[in-house]
Amino acid sequence: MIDAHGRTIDYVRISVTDRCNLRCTYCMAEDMQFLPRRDLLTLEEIADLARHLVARGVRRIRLTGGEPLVRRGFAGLAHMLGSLRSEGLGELTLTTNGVLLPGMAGELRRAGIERINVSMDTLDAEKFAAITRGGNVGKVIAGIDAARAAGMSVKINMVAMRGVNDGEFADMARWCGARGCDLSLIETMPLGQVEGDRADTYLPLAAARDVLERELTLLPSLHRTGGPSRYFDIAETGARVGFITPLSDNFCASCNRIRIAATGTVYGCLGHDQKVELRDVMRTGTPGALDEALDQLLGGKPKRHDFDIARAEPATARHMSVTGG
Ligand SMILES: Nc1nc2c(ncn2[C@@H]2O[C@H](COP(=O)(O)OP(=O)(O)OP(=O)(O)O)[C@@H](O)[C@H]2O)c(=O)[nH]1
Ligand SMILES: C[S@@+](CC[C@H](N)C(=O)[O-])C[C@H]1O[C@@H](n2cnc3c(N)ncnc32)[C@H](O)[C@@H]1O
Ligand code: SF4
Ligand code: SF4
Repeated sequence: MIDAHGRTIDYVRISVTDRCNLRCTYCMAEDMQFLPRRDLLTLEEIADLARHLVARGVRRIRLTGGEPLVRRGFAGLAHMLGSLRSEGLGELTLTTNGVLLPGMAGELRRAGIERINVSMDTLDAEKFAAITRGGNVGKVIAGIDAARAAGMSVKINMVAMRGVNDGEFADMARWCGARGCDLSLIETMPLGQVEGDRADTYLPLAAARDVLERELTLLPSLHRTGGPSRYFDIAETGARVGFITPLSDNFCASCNRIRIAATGTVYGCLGHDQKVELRDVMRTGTPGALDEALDQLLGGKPKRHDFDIARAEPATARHMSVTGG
């Protein structure tokens, strides 16, 4: 699939639910209106859509949410998607808050998920509870350990927040290194209305890199995933740190992805509302109609986001939890 700007789209992020067992302050408002279950694609429909996309050249699928592991039957979906490797899928990955991994990691690894990203913004139990509005960091750590024990590669996602976790970057990098995990630092993006002003905690990652380099040696790395992180090897730990810089160093020129919400709405860009509804097309249309809908999306895919952290209004009213990042 090629978009209107000549970019090859071979990476699809699929959100399987907008619900979550945490309420991170930068992602969700305290009170969220979740979708009624009847509006969701069934797991079989998600698998059918994924098969169609693989036939159209998609090589990477990332499962996300909300919290993907709270969707009933998730492991079964992972098995259905894992089997698409024989049809050309290169990689099936997962982004999760990790809380439910202890009971599921082994099954997910058997389904073919070899690499996961687990979100953990701090190692401090009190701070974690505050950021997630009630989460228990011990459960996340148990989830990370379960994933490592099941043989998965784990990368930790840490949203960098000034005045919140900016004193912990080096400690987190060392903690990750000791567990054989990479780390991605992420700039806060203005999506969806939340309590408080994201501009107050926004931290451009050049500042985070400076802080890290006071204690650790960062060596430029050629390592790349399908995602936007730019990596450095950390000489002292043997693991990597990546920087995801949508605001301070835009990476849209190399965009390779689209995202599907749990309802079957497909979005051309994380930062825009441009979308096409696939659910009814799948239920009542022909495969040709599905291709037409996808082509319409690709034809209108925005060139780039226009996030502006200083603006009071977010770039879109849609919360990050609708598309899963
Ligand atoms: N602006 C923007 N941010 C993205 C995009 N893809 C992922 N992100 C952000 O990157 C952060 C990490 O997302 P993950 O779900 O862990 O995925 P990833 O880091 O791209 O995944 P890999 O590189 O495959 O490990 C989240 O905050 C996402 O919102 C994108 O296309 N545009
Ligand atoms: C929306 S979550 C969905 C998957 C899962 N619940 C998790 O937290 O990993 C995906 C990623 O988006 C990140 N995220 C959420 N809101 C964000 C925001 N406003 N800006 C930047 N990243 C955000 C999270 O930290 C997480 O790493
Ligand atoms: S970032 Fe993930 S864990 Fe946190 S509220 Fe959003 S969906 Fe839930
Ligand atoms: S912000 Fe939009 S155009 Fe830019 S990389 Fe993300 S999805 Fe692609």
